Amino acid sequence: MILTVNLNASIDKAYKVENFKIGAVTRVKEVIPTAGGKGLNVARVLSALGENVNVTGFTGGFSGAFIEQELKKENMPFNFIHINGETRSCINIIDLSSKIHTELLEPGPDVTAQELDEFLKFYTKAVKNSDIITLSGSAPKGIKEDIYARLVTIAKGEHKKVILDTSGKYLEMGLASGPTLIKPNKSEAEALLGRQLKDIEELIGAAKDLAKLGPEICVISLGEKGAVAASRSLNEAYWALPPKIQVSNTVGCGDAMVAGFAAALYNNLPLEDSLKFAVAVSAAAALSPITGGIVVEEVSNIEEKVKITRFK
Ligand SMILES: Nc1ncnc2c1ncn2[C@@H]1O[C@H](COP(=O)(O)OP(=O)(O)O)[C@@H](O)[C@H]1O
Ligand SMILES: O=P(O)(O)OC[C@H]1O[C@](O)(COP(=O)(O)O)[C@@H](O)[C@@H]1O
Repeated sequence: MILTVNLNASIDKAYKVENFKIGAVTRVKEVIPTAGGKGLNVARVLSALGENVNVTGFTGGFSGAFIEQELKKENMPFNFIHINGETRSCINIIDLSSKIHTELLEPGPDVTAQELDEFLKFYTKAVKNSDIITLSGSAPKGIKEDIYARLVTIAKGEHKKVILDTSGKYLEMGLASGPTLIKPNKSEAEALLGRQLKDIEELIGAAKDLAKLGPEICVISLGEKGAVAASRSLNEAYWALPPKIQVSNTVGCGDAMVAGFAAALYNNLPLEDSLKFAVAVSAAAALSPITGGIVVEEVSNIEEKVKITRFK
């Protein structure tokens, strides 16, 4: 069983527009709303890959009810703590003319100390019945920046493997508590290390440096250039490059990559195979027009074409 934590759920709205201009009125041609937030996208991809999954976090108000209704339609098991605040929306403006995507991410509702306590009690119990835990995304207002450090510590206390995919202070504090794997993208890695990463050699060096700060494995995702990975214990590092694909929607690709690594950890794959699989899963997510969706039939085709380079 894989437990995916989605503290800051969201209705992800993909707005398809033509010639989007800042400062002008734009009429939206098509709206695609999905039950989202990073942890939920991870769960959806894991489920498509045939893994047993349960999602937890907070939901509230009409948006929270919409999310739960959508998850029921998908037969996705969930246990959300219900809060007084209203679950947020995140907007992805897809300009069909320029092919440029622009994301607007709301901060999320207020969570009270009592609601957080209720979640921590549920999480502590659920961790015991899970093999792998994924912790993804930002946290709603009212939750301190050490939240992921606390959640990682609880999971490690039960000797469970835990993936942390967040950013800023949440990541900085969370990585020091020693998660199994972190997955910053290039700009998140640059922000963490306070330096620009110009080429693959520098990115490999960065993954090694980040792995020294707490996690066993550091993966830095690089969009169409794939991802680099370094492990602290095995002293090995890899770059996996996916083939060129027909991109449809890249929002949620990072979440699909986390799902790929969670499935790989569950199946005890070596790092090189895990990276190859996770890159193929995330590239297959870029093929799907649905935010957080995946064209699962394409995973093995893509995996055969992923090019791996090994570094010392
Ligand atoms: N255009 C693309 N072509 C192929 N694979 C992609 C593309 N964009 C993203 N991916 C895959 O998705 C992964 C995560 O994407 P990335 O944009 O780096 O992360 P995030 O969504 O977290 O910012 C990449 O490492 C890559 O494997
Ligand atoms: O929790 P955060 O960091 O605010 O991010 C929320 C957004 O991230 C997403 O999960 C997409 O993330 P990725 O593109 O990084 O995979 C959206 O579905 C959601 O709107």
